[in-house]
Amino acid sequence: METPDSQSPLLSVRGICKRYGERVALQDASFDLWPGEVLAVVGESGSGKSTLLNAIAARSAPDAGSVQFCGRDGALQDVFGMTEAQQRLLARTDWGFVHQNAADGLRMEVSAGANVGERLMGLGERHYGRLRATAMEWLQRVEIDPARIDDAPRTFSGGMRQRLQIARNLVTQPRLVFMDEPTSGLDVSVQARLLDMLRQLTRQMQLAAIIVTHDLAVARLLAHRMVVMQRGRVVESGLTDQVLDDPQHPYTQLLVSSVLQP
Ligand SMILES: Nc1ncnc2c1ncn2[C@@H]1O[C@H](COP(=O)(O)OP(=O)(O)OP(=O)(O)O)[C@@H](O)[C@H]1O
Repeated sequence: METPDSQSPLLSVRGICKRYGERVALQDASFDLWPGEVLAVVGESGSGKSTLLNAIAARSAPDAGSVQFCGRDGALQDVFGMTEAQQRLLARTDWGFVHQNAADGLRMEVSAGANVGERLMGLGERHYGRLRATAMEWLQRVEIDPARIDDAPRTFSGGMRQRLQIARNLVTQPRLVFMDEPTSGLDVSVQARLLDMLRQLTRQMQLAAIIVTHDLAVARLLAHRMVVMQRGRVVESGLTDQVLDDPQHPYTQLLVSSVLQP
């Protein structure tokens, strides 16, 4: 897979540190993300992947570090320097966040259509017919029967819920989506279908994404580049195929070889 060309990073992450009491969860994590690029963050359980994602997405404040986001006007925005209201606006317009557990990212008791339409309403769309038509269109795009538009997601299967969560996030045409283990916990065949869909959507929409996964196969399939984390540090980063085919750091070598063993 080729990395998309662009002049300046969409997101620059520098020196992120986070402690929980005495425990250091993140130490000096830095990387750039380019427009339209999919970046996988991999590492074993407890290596700090989710902490990093939540810090970058301004969902929990780090102890140190900075995140700069390049807005649609080309101006760099200092994410941690924003007010909470500005961060919330960014989170529901140019950014999306797909949770591992779809119930954390959906409103389980309201209809699928309302779940998809909510972010559009947040941007000022009030026309019922247009909201419903867009919700229908997005249900189709994520392969949910539009006849289910008035059903609540609690009546959906795990795979459908996850696809609905994706539609809810993508309806505002964000430029960056954060995903925390978006396919884990699903059956293998459901996972494969979801991965295929994510791959198509990220390409069609030229969407940049940061995907936390412990599954190197997910990284291989979706990501242009990857960063490998061990005990809160980024120990290796590079093009996905290069890192997986020729890992340089002993920890990455161990991760790759443990997957290859029968
Ligand atoms: N709220 C919290 N309070 C205290 N310690 C935490 C908290 N959240 C995470 N940690 C600790 O921070 C470290 C990094 O956790 P994190 O959840 O980021 O890892 P991870 O790589 O995402 O793991 P997993 O793949 O299991 O989700 C771990 O040692 C974890 O125990």
